[in-house]
Amino acid sequence: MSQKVAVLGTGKIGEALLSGMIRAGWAPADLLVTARRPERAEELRARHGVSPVTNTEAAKTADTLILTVKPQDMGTLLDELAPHIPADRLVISGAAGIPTSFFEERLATGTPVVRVMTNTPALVDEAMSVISAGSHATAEHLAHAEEIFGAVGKTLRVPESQQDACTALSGSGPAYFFYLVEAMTDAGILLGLPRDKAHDLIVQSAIGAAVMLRDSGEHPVKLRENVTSPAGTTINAIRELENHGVRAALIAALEAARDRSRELASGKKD
Ligand SMILES: NC(=O)C1=CN([C@@H]2O[C@H](COP(=O)(O)OP(=O)(O)OC[C@H]3O[C@@H](n4cnc5c(N)ncnc54)[C@H](OP(=O)(O)O)[C@@H]3O)[C@@H](O)[C@H]2O)C=CC1
Ligand SMILES: O=C(O)[C@@H]1CCC=N1
Repeated sequence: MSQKVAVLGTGKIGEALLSGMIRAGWAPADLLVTARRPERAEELRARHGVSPVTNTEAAKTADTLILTVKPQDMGTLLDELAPHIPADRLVISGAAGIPTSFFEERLATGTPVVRVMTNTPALVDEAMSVISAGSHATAEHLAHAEEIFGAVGKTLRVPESQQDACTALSGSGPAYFFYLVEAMTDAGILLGLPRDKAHDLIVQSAIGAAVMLRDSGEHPVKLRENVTSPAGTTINAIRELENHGVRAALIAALEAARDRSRELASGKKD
């Protein structure tokens, strides 16, 4: 018998995961989706050939439920789902901040819960998904979560105590790189290049640097030193980055993201 997987609250992350699972060979007939708005449900059916169902129907019929609503909407969704999810079903949360204990307190006793923090490169099968077990999740449940999220990129198991830090690093991580590209493209314009050329130069440099970071086996410091010629151009740029406290700003930025993830756990909405 086929295993049914439901994605509940299929927005940006839910759809990225869904599309990756289909690319990886999951049959659309085994995938259920839920959405808050009927037009969104129809959009998902048209794009992916999956069946939109109600949250209650998904709770009753899916073997694995993946909850991808915003952290602020999770309590309401769980209130609706909890009476209908049998305790032998796997519940996976994709939400920032919310601990597995939040789910365990609201679901039938013994329900296995796995917490996953993925990121938007799931859209191109280059996600980084960080996976932690709740107190009733077994090795088999973790392996199942890895199989699902492995469809859209890499997975890594961490203790749940590290999830907020991972959210700051890889969950939000792509945004920092997009921000850097945007800022560097602006710099290109200041230096007199047309926007499209500046964009292409920066994006290809980012791709080249990312592949080197992944494949060369070299430390990032060594890779940067290799670009930085004595009395050359790069060291002048690095001096300005240091003068403007960019390293300290990045450390503070990620600390702030980690802190916000912790706040979301405590139910703080704004
Ligand atoms: N965006 C990112 O980069 C990442 C996000 N996450 C996490 O993923 C989760 C989703 O984020 P994201 O995809 O960006 O957000 P989206 O707002 O795009 O997706 C959430 C979806 O849930 C729907 N929804 C809300 N309540 C219900 C409900 N009761 N029943 C059915 N559907 C519902 C929303 O409907 P409507 O369209 O009507 O609002 C929306 O489509 C968050 O918890 C976030 O922390 C994790 C990693 C990265
Ligand atoms: O900004 C957010 O809260 C979500 C979680 C990680 C990335 N985006």
